[in-house]
Order: sequence, then structure tokens, then C-alpha cells
Amino acid sequence: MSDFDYIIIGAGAAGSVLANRLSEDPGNKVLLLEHGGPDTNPMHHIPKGFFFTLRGDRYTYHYPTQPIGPSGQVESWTRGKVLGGSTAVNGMMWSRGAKADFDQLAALGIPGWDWERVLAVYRTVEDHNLGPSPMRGAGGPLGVSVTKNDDEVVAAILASAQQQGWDYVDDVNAHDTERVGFTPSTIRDGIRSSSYRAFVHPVRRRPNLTIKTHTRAGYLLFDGKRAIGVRTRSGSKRADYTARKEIIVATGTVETPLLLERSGIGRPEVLAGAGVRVRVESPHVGERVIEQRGVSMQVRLRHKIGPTQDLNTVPKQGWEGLKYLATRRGPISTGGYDLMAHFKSSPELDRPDIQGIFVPMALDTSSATMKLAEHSGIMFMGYQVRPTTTGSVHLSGKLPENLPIIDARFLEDEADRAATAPILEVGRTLLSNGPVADYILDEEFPGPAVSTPEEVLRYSLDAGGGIFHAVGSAAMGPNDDDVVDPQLRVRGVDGLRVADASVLPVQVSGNTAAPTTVVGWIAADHILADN
Ligand SMILES: Cc1cc2nc3c(=O)[nH]c(=O)nc-3n(C[C@H](O)[C@H](O)[C@H](O)COP(=O)(O)OP(=O)(O)OC[C@H]3O[C@@H](n4cnc5c(N)ncnc54)[C@H](O)[C@@H]3O)c2cc1C
Repeated sequence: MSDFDYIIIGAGAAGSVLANRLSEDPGNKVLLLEHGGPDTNPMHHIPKGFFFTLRGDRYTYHYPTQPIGPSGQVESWTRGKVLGGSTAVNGMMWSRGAKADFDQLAALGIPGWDWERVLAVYRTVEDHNLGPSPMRGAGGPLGVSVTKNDDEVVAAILASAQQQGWDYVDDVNAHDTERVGFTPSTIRDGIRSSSYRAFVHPVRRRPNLTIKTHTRAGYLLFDGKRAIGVRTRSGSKRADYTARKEIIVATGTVETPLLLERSGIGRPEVLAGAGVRVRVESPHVGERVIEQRGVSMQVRLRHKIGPTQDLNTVPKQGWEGLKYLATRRGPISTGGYDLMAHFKSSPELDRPDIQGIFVPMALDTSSATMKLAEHSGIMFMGYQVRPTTTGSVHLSGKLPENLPIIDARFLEDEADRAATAPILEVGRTLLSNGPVADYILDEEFPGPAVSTPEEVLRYSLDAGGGIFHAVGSAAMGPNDDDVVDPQLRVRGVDGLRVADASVLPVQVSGNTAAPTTVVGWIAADHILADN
């Protein structure tokens, strides 16, 4: 048993921020527990390294879902399991969410999360290659870059998008109109800027900060209603750690409800099913999960041009790797999708509700793993940014290694179906008009069999994908039955907070790494103020 002031469980987007900020005062003894290992594989740092780190279970969890859609296929929800969490393996898109969505939280009875405060956090953490402005920061710990490239197909997509009426902007995060631009990414000088690398690695030698990798938190320990410690396992070794001030659960949308439930906080019937004694009845633990659902298409180009041709064999990858080592540039130095757009699913909306992403690459559709095609192509994916359908994540047993039961229930709300049905049509219209149309030979998938709104929705459920952006399984709110309050304190116990993507009660029109970084920061403000 060792004593700390704070124990942070999970070194991902939020946990890394907390580890930095809570250990800033040398008087605070901080323990950071991480189930995964160190991020020492070079593929964690080379942006396109995620093609490799997402394979297997060394650096990632792959949780099977309950059957999805009319065909009932089982999908995999992937999360990072390494220092940096999902930010060490993700697509690096820094899509921050919109003012209107953060401001709406106050109207939901959740004060302290308005845009003014959130923007101040973004401006503090960012080291943006476009430089400081009223809308972004420079000089902060987290590298963010917008890298223009001169690929002719990308230029053609941009021109066609503008012809479609979307504004071409330098920084898509600085606007809320229908727009397109190069994707802001958590990359600095050609190297991934994970949350661990940005916030913890530079301060890892602080004497008051202890980092334990390969250590899984199994259960929270209590003294009456107060959370006082964490029971962990590392290999075959079990250890308990105690916290004098607070324990912060930052294990992400999937693992956080499981840890709460294993520790007796949750829905009584769920806990009873797993043989766990109820400590605190909290009906929304593991409920209210909101995930985005993608619709994708791929077209084939007439000629073998662009980055697919630079990377579609092992020798070519080796050559690009050497060039990357010398210059930190080229196709493996950038994120997953070159262009990001925000557009409306219907003209009468007052602001965009769909995010679209484009990359001038083609995947080999005959391969079960992520592999590039021999021919060149363009991939487009669109997803509704503010879905409202809620799913659930619950434990299946009382052991940490028991798999979760993930019931995604995608596209059940009519509003989500109405927003998702036109996505493919928008992508097709863009790609078949203007300069980009001249490059395209045909649509490789899904093809003309998927055309009507019903067909698109069915296709999205059958062949779409979750985007790894789920939020809400421990959502904050003003009511006594919300899992955490607006200061992220777990209701019904003392000394325990949740700070990760699970506390976001809605999707905020962005991707989730950026808003979750803000969650870590605001959580640290509250913890430091209260102690
Ligand atoms: C493949 C993929 C692509 C993505 N692409 C993007 C993108 O391009 N842009 C974007 O904004 N978002 C993206 N995301 C989502 C984004 O990265 C996450 O939403 C964000 O990192 C969530 O932060 P978090 O702190 O909630 O959890 P995480 O970052 O997942 O961190 C949780 C950490 O807790 C650890 N942990 C879990 N359980 C335990 C335990 N019991 N004991 C100890 N440690 C534990 C995990 O190992 C992990 O390190 C992507 C995610 C994935 C998986």
C-alpha cells in the first residue's frame, strides 16, 4: 500500500493533461496508472504508423459489439492501450467542436463549459503551426498543424468543393459555415503529438510524479462513501494504492463505466447480473452512449497517381520511410485524411451537421486488413456530428478482463436517419462535378445499388462504422441521477471524479480528442481549486 495525493487512472487524452497539471505543484504526490505499455515503438510517432499500431492487441483494445443493424454483424470498437491512450493510435484529426454546442451545455444546466472557457483552454494547450489568433493558440504543449500539400487530386477536390458552395478556409476550426480545408492534425514537424508526448513526457522526471505502465486498475477501494484507493494488477502482481485527496478515473468511454460498475456504482440490475454488490445506485452509468456513424465511398482514378502509388508495396513504404527520416515530410508525415469539410445534410439547417473527410488514396477492398490498393483512388467518409441515438456499455462479469457488452443502437432516432441518408449523395455530387470529375474512372464502392435514402441507411448500418468517438457513458449533468456533476464529481461518493470522453453528455460537432483534452484541463482546474 503506498500513499499518493492523487491517483489518475488512464494516461489518454484527459489523463495525460491531469498528470501534468496536478503534478505541477511539487507538494502534490501523483500516481498515473496505465494498463498499456510505453509508446516506444517508432510507429507511435510516425503519423501514418497507425496502419501498424492498430493491428493486434498490443497497443489497442478491440471490443466486439452486440449485433448491429439489419444484418446483425459484430463490429469492433477500438481504443488505445498505451501511454497516450487513443491519442497514440488515432487519426490525429484536431476537430474542436463548435461554439454553439459548448454554449448549449449551460442551457442544459451544465455551467462552466461555455465556449469562452473552452476556447481559452484550446488557446493555452495548442502549439499551432498557423500561429496564434483569437481562435487558436501557439506555444502550448500540444502540436497542431494544418499541412497543405500540392497533390493534384487534392487540389481538384478542393476546387470541386468550392464549386459546390463550400468556403475554402485555412483553419476549419475557426468557422461554423459550410467549409473545407486541410485537416488540422495533432502533428508537430511531422511527428505525432499524442497527449502523453505533449503533456507528460516533458515532465515525466518530476520527483512527485509516478507513472506505472502495464498496470490495470481492477477496482476502486472505499472507506464508507469515500473512494480511498485502487486495486491493481500488473502481470501476476496485485497492488493497492491509496489517495489522500482524490482519485480520477480517466479510462475512456468504454472502460470507465466498467470500472465504476465493478466497484459497485451503477444500475442495480446490471450489477446484480454480474454478481456485484451495489454501493451507489447510479442509473445512467454505462447508458447515454452517443457514437457517430460513418458512410463511406471509394472511387477509382483513371491513372495511377498520388500517394497510393507511393505507399502500396513494402519496398515503396521503405523508401518513403527513409525519405521521411531525412525530411519529416511526405505522405507518411500526415494524418489519415488530407481534407476536412463540414456541410449541411439539408439546406434549411442554420449550420453544418455533417463532417466529411477526403483522402486521395484507395484501400484494397479484397483485403481483410487495412491495405492499399494497386490502383489509385479517393476515399470519402461522412458522418453526422451531433447524433442523438443513445446506446449502452456495461460489464458482463466482475473481473476486469471480462469483455464489455456494447449495444450501439446506431441510427435509431429519426433525426439521425434524416441527417445520414443524404451523405452519400453529397459526396457523389462533389466527386462527379468540377475539376475532380476528370480524374475519376468509376465508383468502386458502394456503387449504384446503394442510392435511395433507405439503401444508404441500410448500407451505413451494414458496412459503415463507428468512428471511435463514443461519449456519454458517465455523462455530467445537473440532476441527482446524472453520473457526475458539472465539476465531474461522481455522485453518491466522495473523493472520486471521472474525467474523460465519457463525461460529455452530447457530441459537440467535432471529433473527441480535442474536447476530451479540454475535459482533462477543466477537471484539473476544479481539482486544484477544491484541494
Ligand atoms: C482508431 C481511432 C481513431 C480515432 N481518430 C480520432 C481522430 O482522428 N480525431 C479525434 O479527435 N479523435 C479520434 N479518436 C478518438 C479519440 O482519440 C478519443 O476520443 C480520445 O482519445 C478519448 O480520450 P479518453 O481520455 O477518454 O480515453 P483514451 O484516450 O482512450 O485513454 C484511456 C486510457 O486509459 C487506459 N485504461 C483503460 N482502462 C484502464 C484500467 N482499468 N487501468 C488502467 N488504465 C486503463 C487505456 O489503456 C488508455 O490509455 C480516435 C480513436 C481511435 C481508437
